[in-house]
Amino acid sequence: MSTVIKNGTIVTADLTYKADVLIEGGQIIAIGAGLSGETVLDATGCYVMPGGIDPHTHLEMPFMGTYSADDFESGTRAALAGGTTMVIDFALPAPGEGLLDALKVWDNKAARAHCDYSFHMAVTWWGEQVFDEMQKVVARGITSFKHFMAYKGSLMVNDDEMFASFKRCAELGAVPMVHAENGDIVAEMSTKLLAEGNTGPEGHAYSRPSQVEGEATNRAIMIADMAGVPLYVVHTSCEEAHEAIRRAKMNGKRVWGEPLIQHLTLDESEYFSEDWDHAARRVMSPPFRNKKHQDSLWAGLASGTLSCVATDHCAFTTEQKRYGLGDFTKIPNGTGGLEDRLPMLWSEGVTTGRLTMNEFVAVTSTNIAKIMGMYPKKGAVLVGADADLIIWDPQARKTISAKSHQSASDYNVFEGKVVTGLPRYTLSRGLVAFAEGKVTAPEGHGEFVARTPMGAENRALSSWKALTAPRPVVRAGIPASGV
Ligand SMILES: NC(=O)NCCC(=O)O
Ligand SMILES: [Zn+2]
Ligand SMILES: [Zn+2]
Repeated sequence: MSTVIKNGTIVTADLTYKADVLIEGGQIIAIGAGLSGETVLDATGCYVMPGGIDPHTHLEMPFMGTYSADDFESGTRAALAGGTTMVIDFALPAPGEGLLDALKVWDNKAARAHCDYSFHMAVTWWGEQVFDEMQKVVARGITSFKHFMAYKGSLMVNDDEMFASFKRCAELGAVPMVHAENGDIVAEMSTKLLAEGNTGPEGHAYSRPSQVEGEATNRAIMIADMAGVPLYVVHTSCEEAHEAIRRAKMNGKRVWGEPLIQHLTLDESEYFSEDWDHAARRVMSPPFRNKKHQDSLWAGLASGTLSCVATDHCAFTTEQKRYGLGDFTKIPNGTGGLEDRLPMLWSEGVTTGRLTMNEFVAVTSTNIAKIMGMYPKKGAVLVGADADLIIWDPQARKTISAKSHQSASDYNVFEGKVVTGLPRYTLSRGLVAFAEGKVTAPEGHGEFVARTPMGAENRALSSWKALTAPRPVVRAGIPASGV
């Protein structure tokens, strides 16, 4: 059964051109003029782009005494409705739990996915078992390991643990990732703020100033450099963190920064709302920032010093957020965005001229597929690539609302935003997965995507490390052993 997309303009990370796309067996089999197939999808007036890849989601995540409200069913349904055809979720072992045991739990959860998925593995503690199992995790095609530098007392790892894990990543060709906030300082500031009567959601923002993120980002970059491994920094939200990434890149380090659509488009004023629910619903880490930081993130995307746009989709209901009434440290951290990432980025990025269409594709799909070891299977419009595609109508408009969204959450942090640019069709491995406002891919359609370990970047770094490794100076008449 073949499908042809006709009359559209293909937009990739580097090219824009008119051509038809022919799909069979879930893959693109031809690109060119005058193609025909059994099913015809009309893309008149539309752009044909690689489906979005969200590299950062937390679906059905156990966190802060509860579970995030969207599971793989509702979360991936939301993804497809917004033009995202793949998510990478975080498998999260409880401290002391084995990585492979955690993976079994995530395999079960993900069986309900409507779209393709992969996992990152979180390193929440350190020991021989973790060291050994990291290899088995990589052999399963999970080639990235996340480290929380915050959430002291639960998920946080210390520098020595991070250094050990980064070195292991270097050996395995895996990408270490960090949630970069100084967890010790956040904990101390939170205690002080609570003692001074700052108990509301705004206390969350006060407890996590941009300095805690800038410091941790720089520390993680230096630790990665000493371990001889690239680094992926999740939810980069501020100029200080961006500056550290920029500087590292200018010094030849391979570091990637990932702003979230929330940080790009929503600001800290949300926390000062007199409506407690409104403010608490927006509590996430790092918190929303001011315009100076937002401008820095946009500039980073345009200039290439920041590489990917994600959501960190970790939705909670209002009822869950109310666990933190009277104590902001108990408000579950996280916001949603899976359905809204692409329309919001298009509206506030492409239609405003901050990003080109090609940059849009790069930061929502292609760069992510490359960094995460699955290009060109994903993130490409090329013969042989999976037909994960969006037929994007740049004129289509809607007002974002919790009344019509797919998420299980009872609110939407983008409520009331008018977006221009929406998918007319979303295709997942050739299947029409979203059309005419409805998700049509069945539950369980999603498949696990095994990823390959880092090739070029890790090899380049290890060659450079070997070349510049400490070695004794050979001196005539002085034995190397010192005897
Ligand atoms: N970001 C956030 O507040 N919640 C999800 C967990 C994390 O990524 O830190
Ligand atoms: Zn995080
Ligand atoms: Zn996260």
